[in-house]
Amino acid sequence: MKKIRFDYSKAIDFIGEHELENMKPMMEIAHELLHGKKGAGSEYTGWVELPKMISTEELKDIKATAEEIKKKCDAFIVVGIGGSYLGSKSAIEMLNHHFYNFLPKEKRKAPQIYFAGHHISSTYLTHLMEIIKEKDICINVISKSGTTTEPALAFRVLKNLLEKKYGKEEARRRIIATTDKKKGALKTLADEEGYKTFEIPDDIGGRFSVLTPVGLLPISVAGIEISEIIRGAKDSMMDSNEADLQNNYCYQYAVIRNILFNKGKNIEMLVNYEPSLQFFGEWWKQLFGESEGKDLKGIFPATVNFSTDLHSMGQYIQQGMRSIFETVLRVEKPIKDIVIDEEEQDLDGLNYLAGKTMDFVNQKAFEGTILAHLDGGVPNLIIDIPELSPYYYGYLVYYFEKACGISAYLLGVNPFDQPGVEDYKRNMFALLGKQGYEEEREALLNRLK
Ligand SMILES: O=P(O)(O)OC[C@H]1O[C@](O)(CO)[C@@H](O)[C@@H]1O
Repeated sequence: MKKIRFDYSKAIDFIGEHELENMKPMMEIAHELLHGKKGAGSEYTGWVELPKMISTEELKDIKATAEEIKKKCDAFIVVGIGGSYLGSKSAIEMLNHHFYNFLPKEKRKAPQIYFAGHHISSTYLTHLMEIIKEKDICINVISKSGTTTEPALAFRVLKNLLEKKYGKEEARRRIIATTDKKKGALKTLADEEGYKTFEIPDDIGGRFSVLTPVGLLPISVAGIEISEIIRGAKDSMMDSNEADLQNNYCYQYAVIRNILFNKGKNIEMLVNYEPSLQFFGEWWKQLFGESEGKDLKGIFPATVNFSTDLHSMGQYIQQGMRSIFETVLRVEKPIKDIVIDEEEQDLDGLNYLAGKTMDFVNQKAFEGTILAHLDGGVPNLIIDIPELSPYYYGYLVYYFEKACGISAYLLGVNPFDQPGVEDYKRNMFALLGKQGYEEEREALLNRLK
């Protein structure tokens, strides 16, 4: 099996090998904090050993439920926000057909997959209901806290739709809840209604939960082999198990992004050349943004999709403020390729590419861009991915989770909390008139005048 590789040769003009050497003691401490469960937020480090803890029984249960769902419905709605949807969405986008929902049923061999509850748009939800109302529907409502407003609201509306369509009894057989073992409104509701439930372990936070039923059930419903994802994650875990900077690509990435940050490169752009990786970027943004952006520090994680964004953001990256570095996800072998034909008249002037493949052109765009951006003062880190498959998806997920934990400890923050997220929630509840927020409400209304 070919390995994922990390290549920092296109950043070496900005950092010296001795700087990596200098960071070794700090990296060893970060490793000890994470593995020894001695760092800030250590009660949420269950994901570190997760790939080897997942039992065959658990995988079997998830797969069996997925099979039942596949038989029962044409439309499967995943209701969740943040870590409760980005993982599954990123896997399905990366690994399935680009136009999966449009494929005929015989080709899909699985229901259409839709997402809801990841914002508060009434237009989106109405349009979604228009699309699904004639189909056979199942819902997976996912919320670790069980109290998040966005998915709770969407679920209330969709549950209503199901109950009207099927009656309460049948509706309850079509709803699966993934939530906390004991607490939260969703847990109470699920127990009361008798929904099939999957538990999210206490020691795994939302943004680290894709390898739990949170991500695995929807991914399995989409027809993707979840055992392969776990196999990839397990290998990734083994490859990043030692505090050895020489051979541990994951720690090299964590250390180098901190070296660059300390030199004023405070924006990291995760770059892809495959549109199917766009949502992987969204998942990565939450992982690093919520884990590191606190105490008035942290790299700002951004994403760009190339070559699309070379025609928009490319200008800024080349010549704007020099505060950016790029981490490029480079896929060695595309899922599909197209050979460029020769044309008799060559009116479009493309005959010089005849016989070459589209992916060849994509690779040249990658090489040309790396060199141009380097010349423009943008360090480039490259992650080489042999191909897009469930195995490498699992490998990458664990790679970034581990790098994130190490990187955040190097930065000196708690990687596993997100106190800042509460601020907007408090204001929203106060403005909505929720009980218990009366005082804040007055103050906010005055400020809005
Ligand atoms: O799964 P939950 O508890 O609904 O939370 C969803 C998302 O909201 C956040 O808690 C932020 O509010 C994320 O960390 C989390 O992934």
